[in-house]
Amino acid sequence: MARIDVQTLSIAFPLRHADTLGLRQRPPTEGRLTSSLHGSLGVRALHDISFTVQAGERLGLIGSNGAGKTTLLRALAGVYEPTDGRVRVTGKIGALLDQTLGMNMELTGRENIRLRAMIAGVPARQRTEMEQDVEAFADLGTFMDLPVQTYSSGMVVRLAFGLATAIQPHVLLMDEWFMAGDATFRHRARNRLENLVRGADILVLSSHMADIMATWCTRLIWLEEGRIRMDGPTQQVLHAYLPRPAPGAEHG
Ligand SMILES: Nc1ncnc2c1ncn2[C@@H]1O[C@H](COP(=O)(O)OP(=O)(O)OP(=O)(O)O)[C@@H](O)[C@H]1O
Repeated sequence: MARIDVQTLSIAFPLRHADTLGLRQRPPTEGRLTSSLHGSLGVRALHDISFTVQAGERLGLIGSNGAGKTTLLRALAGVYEPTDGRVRVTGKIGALLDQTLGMNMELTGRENIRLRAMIAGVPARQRTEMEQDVEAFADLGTFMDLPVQTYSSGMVVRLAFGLATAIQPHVLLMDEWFMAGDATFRHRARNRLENLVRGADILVLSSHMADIMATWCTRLIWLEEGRIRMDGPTQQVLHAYLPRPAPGAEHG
């Protein structure tokens, strides 16, 4: 059964040039700065985060720029190691985070599909099916057999999206850029994404868009400066998070 268990998670990024930036003179715990990284100065991205997610839950992460949403998604995906605390994810993870995550730019589109299928342990008899599925979705024509580094950014997005949605995960981690793109792409991607979300036991989605959160999520965690400000049902958290119109503003 899929499950996410995060306990007292903290993540800090070391600041390698703190001296040149003149940061040594400032108090080590000022704002997001921390000195906990073996005595060196760092930026605290997440601090003392604890929560669990059960199968069936659709969790949204909201918060302003720099609140820690992407860092938390990457920690769940195993891209970042905790500085403190621990992250345990049970179930096969599908990560729709960075477009090029896990893609080799020197290989062709087709080689990348085969590589992804092998890494994900797709049985040999299903690999051709997966290759055809991603090829049809990405619609790259002859570029499918050219190195990915020759692609336009839109072509990379199509291949990345096709690849990331080709294997049904138990736990789906998704950054909002997967909802972006031009109207044609969104239309083509929509069904694929909806099927993937429907098939996953757990969804964790980061977005700034309240309407997306209201549509896709059953629960929201509101992050602020790397800490949990609020955790609860979507409507309750959105009500607290969204700015209210000033009194009388609606009358002009
Ligand atoms: N690789 C890094 N090195 C140093 N600091 C980082 C790094 N990645 C993130 N940070 C810092 O960690 C904090 C959290 O960043 P994060 O990208 O997780 O926020 P976010 O909520 O996703 O923001 P946004 O909505 O702008 O994408 C920020 O203060 C950011 O500057």
